[in-house]
Amino acid sequence: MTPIDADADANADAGRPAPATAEQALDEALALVSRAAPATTGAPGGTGQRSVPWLRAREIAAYAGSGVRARTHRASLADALGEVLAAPLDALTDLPSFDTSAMDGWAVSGPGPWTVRPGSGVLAGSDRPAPLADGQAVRIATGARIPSDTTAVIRSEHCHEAGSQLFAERPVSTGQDIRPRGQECRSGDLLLPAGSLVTPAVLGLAAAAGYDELPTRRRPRVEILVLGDELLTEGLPHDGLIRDALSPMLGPWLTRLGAEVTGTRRLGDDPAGAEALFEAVTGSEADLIVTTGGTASGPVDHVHPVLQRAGAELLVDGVAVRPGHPMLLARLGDRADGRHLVGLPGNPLAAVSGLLTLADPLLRALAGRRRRPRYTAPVRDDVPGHPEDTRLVPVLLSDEHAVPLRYHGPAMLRGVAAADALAVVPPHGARAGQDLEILDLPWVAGGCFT
Ligand SMILES: Nc1nc2c(c(=O)[nH]1)N[C@H]1C(S)=C(S)[C@@H](COP(=O)(O)OP(=O)(O)OC[C@H]3O[C@@H](n4cnc5c(N)ncnc54)[C@H](O)[C@@H]3O)O[C@H]1N2
Ligand code: MOO
Repeated sequence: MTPIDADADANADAGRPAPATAEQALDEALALVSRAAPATTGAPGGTGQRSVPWLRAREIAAYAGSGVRARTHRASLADALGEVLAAPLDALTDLPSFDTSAMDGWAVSGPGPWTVRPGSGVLAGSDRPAPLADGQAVRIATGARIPSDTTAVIRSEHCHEAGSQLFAERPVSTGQDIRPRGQECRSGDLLLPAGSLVTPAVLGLAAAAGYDELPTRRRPRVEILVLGDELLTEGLPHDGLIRDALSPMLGPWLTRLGAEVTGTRRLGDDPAGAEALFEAVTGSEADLIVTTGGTASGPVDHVHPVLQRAGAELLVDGVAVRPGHPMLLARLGDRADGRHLVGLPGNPLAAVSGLLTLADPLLRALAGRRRRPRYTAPVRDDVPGHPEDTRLVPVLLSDEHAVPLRYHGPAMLRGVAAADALAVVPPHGARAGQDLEILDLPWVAGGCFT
């Protein structure tokens, strides 16, 4: 009988054999989306005069978030995961908090051979054991308290008993296999500075150091407003209507970027929709409103007029990037108040571009998180460029290369759904082997713990 491998089963369901190796799995994924990509030069039309360079747009977004007054709270360890420490993490205890055996074996006092103390040994979690007399040995478990006057711990495999005597089989040095109290830290020692991301490892350290809750910055609250009359929430597209691809995608994506998503609402292109947008812009409790659609200059594109009416300050109004060039960032209150709006274009891959270009650096700064180190990878194939603008192109990452994927048009999600990252292609394109900056998708690396 052969056990059923869940992955193989899933592939069998699809009528295909399971890939034998990771390399083969990569090839299969590539086969779906990376055959000789047709040359793409971005959407027609030049970048508007207001567009800022792509890198500058990211810097503006990060700066906008950095001046905001932090909202802090005390979170249980479980809730603190993925947040940022609002205060330094100081040890509340010595670690270890008592002298501890590092091994299962024998605690001995003085030179051997030793007389075995009758009775049961010392176990982890047991209270203070009786002191050892000179020449005595007692059985001890890893993590147990060291009896006072112990000079060493001998591992069980390095000694033997004969009658009531214990004999070492190799030289014994004073203090061996004893973890002294305070070896890792003393009570009050700084373990981590304020601003550290609370990772699973930090939760473990905080628990060991005596914490039940942690002072952290709250996650930025994000409200999502999806604009458009043409959007269906279920079933197949029909009669000129299409499925809303952004509502299912943006909430989880923004959560992965460290946000607390307070809700997703759909607004129509009619005056009532514009009014609801105005009310959100002026009255939402969220730190960040993310809109989709309506950023261009079509007859029912409300975002600019509403921002103008609300007296919002446009920090970014168009970015020299394809797809996504109509994306925008506005400040809704004063700088310290920190309410912002990111307007994502309606085309789904353009919206992804706006998430990575504006929402990611803004949210990172609002959450108090450090910038991710930037990195490059050599691209496997030539990648056509836009004459003036940066391009963001979905790629799969192999051990050697970033492999550009097909189906990277502004209205397509097929490429990015198969991708690990987006590669940043400079104006005029890149040659095979050229190093390109890589923007990891948040679930691939460095994502938030949510
Ligand atoms: N005269 C110009 N027209 C357009 C320009 C331009 O520079 N001059 N830019 C084009 C580019 S590039 C983009 S991107 C779009 C941006 O448009 P909007 O942000 O105003 O978005 P919409 O017009 O509402 O929608 C664009 C497109 O995306 C579809 N869409 C919208 N929301 C969703 C959704 N939730 N799920 C799936 N698809 C969605 C919508 O049906 C449209 O097809 O403007 C160009 N026009
Ligand atoms: O460049 Mo638009 O932003 O085509 O999708």
